[in-house]
Amino acid sequence: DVFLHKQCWHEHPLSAVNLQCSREAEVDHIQFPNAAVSNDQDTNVQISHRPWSYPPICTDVLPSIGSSLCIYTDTSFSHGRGISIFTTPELAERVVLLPPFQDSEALQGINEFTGTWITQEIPGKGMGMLAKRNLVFKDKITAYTPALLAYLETDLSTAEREKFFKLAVSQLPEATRDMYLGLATVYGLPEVKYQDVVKANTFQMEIEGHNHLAVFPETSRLNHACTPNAQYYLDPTLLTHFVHITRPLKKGEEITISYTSPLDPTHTRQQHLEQGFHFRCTCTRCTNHERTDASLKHIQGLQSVLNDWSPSTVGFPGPQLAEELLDMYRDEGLQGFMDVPYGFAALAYNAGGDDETAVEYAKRAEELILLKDGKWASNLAMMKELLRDPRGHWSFGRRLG
Ligand SMILES: C[S@@+](CC[C@H](N)C(=O)[O-])C[C@H]1O[C@@H](n2cnc3c(N)ncnc32)[C@H](O)[C@@H]1O
Repeated sequence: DVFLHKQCWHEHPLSAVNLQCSREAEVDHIQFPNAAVSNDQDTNVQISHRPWSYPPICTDVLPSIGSSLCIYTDTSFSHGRGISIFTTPELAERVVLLPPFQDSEALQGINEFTGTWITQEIPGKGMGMLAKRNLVFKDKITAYTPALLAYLETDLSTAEREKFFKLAVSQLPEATRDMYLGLATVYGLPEVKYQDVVKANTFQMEIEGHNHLAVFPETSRLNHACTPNAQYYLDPTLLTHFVHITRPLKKGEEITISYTSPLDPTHTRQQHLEQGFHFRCTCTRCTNHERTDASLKHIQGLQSVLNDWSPSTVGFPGPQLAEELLDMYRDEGLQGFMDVPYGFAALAYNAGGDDETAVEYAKRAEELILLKDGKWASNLAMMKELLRDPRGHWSFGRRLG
């Protein structure tokens, strides 16, 4: 079932921190370059350099991790933007080997204003991000590194975690610290302010298989829509969160992402938004929930039919059903998730022996996967395989009688 949307939501069991997470495809692919390293005699670990501006302050050893967590702040990171990382000493040594710490060119075009957006108060939503000019498919909106990156643990008490988050943020350069402190909160309780900002604004970034919470201050102004016009992915090697446009929009229109899977039934979407972010979504998809949920059921039905490759589907009108699926995604305002129906269309056309149309759809699927899941996505490898040799692909002519 390779094309079906991946669940992208986790809940933090203890501190009521909800994660607007990266998708499976974006994580567990972190790769560390083979940087030249020297042996540090004192700690007996491999260290290339220590960029940390402050001596790390650490917790006790946390039982579930088997390590302490320490605050590593680099105030000169990315031309003085700074970054604070609350993680294990072992992971900190690995993070330092990543390109943003090693190569002055690695963050070119990142942490720079793209000129595509402005922020403004939006009635009923707090601040939001609006298009500064007309925008089209693939326009880059934001590309930023986090101000705070914190290991996702459940050992610390809320009060202890707050102390460490506060210290991590207070060590950042003033401009970055002020941006963090100006972000939206969910509870509005001063005693848990630093975690409250995390709750309202976090994404999940995986570092060597370990989940970390990441707060990207500029990107945080993007509000939610169940018909989003932008998509995001995280690049763990660049420690960067990217947002691109997936549907054209006019100057002044609000740029939105989805905080929850827009392919989930309305009740599930609303539950996530209410529990995670304490707001009730009043978009037309949520308001017309009966129509929306019927469409979603129909989408699921079409997808499972198209995903049936048993011999009984020979002679089956795959392309026609794939076109119907594409129309349904468009009607639902889910252009940013159309890599799925494009992928089905590519396979359906190829199965009917029309490799030219199959290639067209595979290219569109590929473009969207890159905006939505990044270059690590397994669906991308599948589309590339089809594009390399459509006629040699397993799907070619598969449903011809
Ligand atoms: C990541 S922040 C988005 C930016 C935020 N509006 C601000 O003022 O900084 C998430 C918070 O924005 C608000 N929000 C986001 N999308 C919304 C929507 N569609 N309707 C109402 N409030 C929304 C909620 O309060 C949510 O907890």
